[in-house]
Amino acid sequence: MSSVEEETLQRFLDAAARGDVNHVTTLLSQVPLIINQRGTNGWNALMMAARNGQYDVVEELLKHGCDKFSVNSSSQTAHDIAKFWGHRHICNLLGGANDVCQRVLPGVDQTPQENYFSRETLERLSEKRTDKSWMEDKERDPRTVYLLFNNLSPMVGVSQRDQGERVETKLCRLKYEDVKNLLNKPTTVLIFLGVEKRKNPLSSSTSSQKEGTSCELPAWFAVGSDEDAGELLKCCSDKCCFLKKDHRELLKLSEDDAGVVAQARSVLAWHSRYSWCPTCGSGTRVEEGGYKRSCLNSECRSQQGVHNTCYPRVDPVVIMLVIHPGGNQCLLGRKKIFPAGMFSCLAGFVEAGECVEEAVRREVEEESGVKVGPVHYVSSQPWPLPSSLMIGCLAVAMTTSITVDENEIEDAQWFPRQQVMDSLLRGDRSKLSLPPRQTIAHQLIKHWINMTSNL
Ligand SMILES: NC(=O)C1=CN([C@@H]2O[C@H](COP(=O)(O)OP(=O)(O)OC[C@H]3O[C@@H](n4cnc5c(N)ncnc54)[C@H](OP(=O)(O)O)[C@@H]3O)[C@@H](O)[C@H]2O)C=CC1
Ligand SMILES: [Mg+2]
Ligand SMILES: [Mg+2]
Ligand SMILES: [Mg+2]
Ligand SMILES: [Zn+2]
Repeated sequence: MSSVEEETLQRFLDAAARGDVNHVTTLLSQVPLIINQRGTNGWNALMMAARNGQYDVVEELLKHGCDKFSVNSSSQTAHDIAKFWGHRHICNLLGGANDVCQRVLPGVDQTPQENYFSRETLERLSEKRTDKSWMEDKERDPRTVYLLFNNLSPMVGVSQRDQGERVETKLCRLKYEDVKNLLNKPTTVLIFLGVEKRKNPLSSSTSSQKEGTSCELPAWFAVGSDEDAGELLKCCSDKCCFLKKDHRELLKLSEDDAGVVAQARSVLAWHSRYSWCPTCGSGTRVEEGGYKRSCLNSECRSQQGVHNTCYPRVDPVVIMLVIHPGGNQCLLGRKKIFPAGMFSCLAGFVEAGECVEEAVRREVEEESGVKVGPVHYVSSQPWPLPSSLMIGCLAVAMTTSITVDENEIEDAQWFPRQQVMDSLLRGDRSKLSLPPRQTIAHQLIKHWINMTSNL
């Protein structure tokens, strides 16, 4: 950035902070790209306005389409900042809470909570999965996007951004011509992911007719192959590779790409584990755009009644931040495999015939010996490793003494709120380090800190 550009950005951020709407609008008309740019402290104009309670500026920036999910170096959105500093009217504006929601669900926190892997950029169009001729047309359509996976790792291109400062991992978008030979191979699995979402989902039926129906929008497919990675890379002419197996690599994708990968990887992982019928052991046939495997044995019990083994499986996992009865400490644990100094929320698989609240109470008691009372659901996160659905909760402890189950975790401790805040907001990891912002564990901890900020 040149010094003139830097100076303009600084003037823009200052105007946002002091509530000078006219100056903000003028600079936006001269340099539209400035809207999401961040200053040396990592804050953009929306964050500056949110910090200083500048309602009109926030409204103006939203009108110009600023990115309200952008985060500063402490992983705070403008909404988090407004909430922390007690500007409730700005929280409502950023949260998009409208009168209808307030009236229908009074008292419910309307904060939009978007977790990594949760963004839906495609419309799944599940009703089209059984329409064979539509599906075949889409497969051959030159506008169709194919994502290639080798042993569950997506093919990505690595591009330099921000004058070489930041490296972005981006999914390779292939065309029919690139993958058509691969599609003919018997071991290839093809999954229909959906079609691109209409630009304006709320447009009236007349204008949507002008835009065409959803069925005409470009389709996306995932292609799974376990063939030699080097051979598969030849499908793409750009510089690309398959992501390394380490799950942290998946956290480097953009929010949009992560959402698509969550869907594709989970379904592909199911195919790789369910090649044979789990009921009778016969071979299976892939149907419904990759969303069903039917048994080839006509006598098989899976042909009658409800048989969930034919559809991709999802494992529910509860993940909870347990709060001390005093209200000012939370319970965090660490597994042996965590990096040194890192603690996270306790978590565990929901067992058969168990509700979410009981799963929270059982897992907390098993792993830490702490007894839990009330449990409150906060938000959820698809976790495609291989196919969990993380159900995020806050829970109130009824007892405080800790007995660690050493088979599952290495340590569990009560952490004072101030220490958690120092790590989360000030980046002080000397006493405690927390999981990255892409995990729902991080988001639950942040949620608690925001809830209990002294407003
Ligand atoms: N996004 C996030 O923020 C976080 C995500 N997670 C994810 O949540 C998941 C569960 O957390 P974790 O604490 O390990 O769970 P648990 O505390 O339930 O312990 C896991 C162990 O339970 C056994 N188990 C019971 N049911 C199942 C099942 N349906 N599938 C697999 N294993 C089962 C396995 O034992 P055995 O191997 O001996 O058979 C497994 O090693 C993990 O996959 C983890 O990646 C966890 C924390 C944070
Ligand atoms: Mg457990
Ligand atoms: Mg556990
Ligand atoms: Mg368990
Ligand atoms: Zn069968």
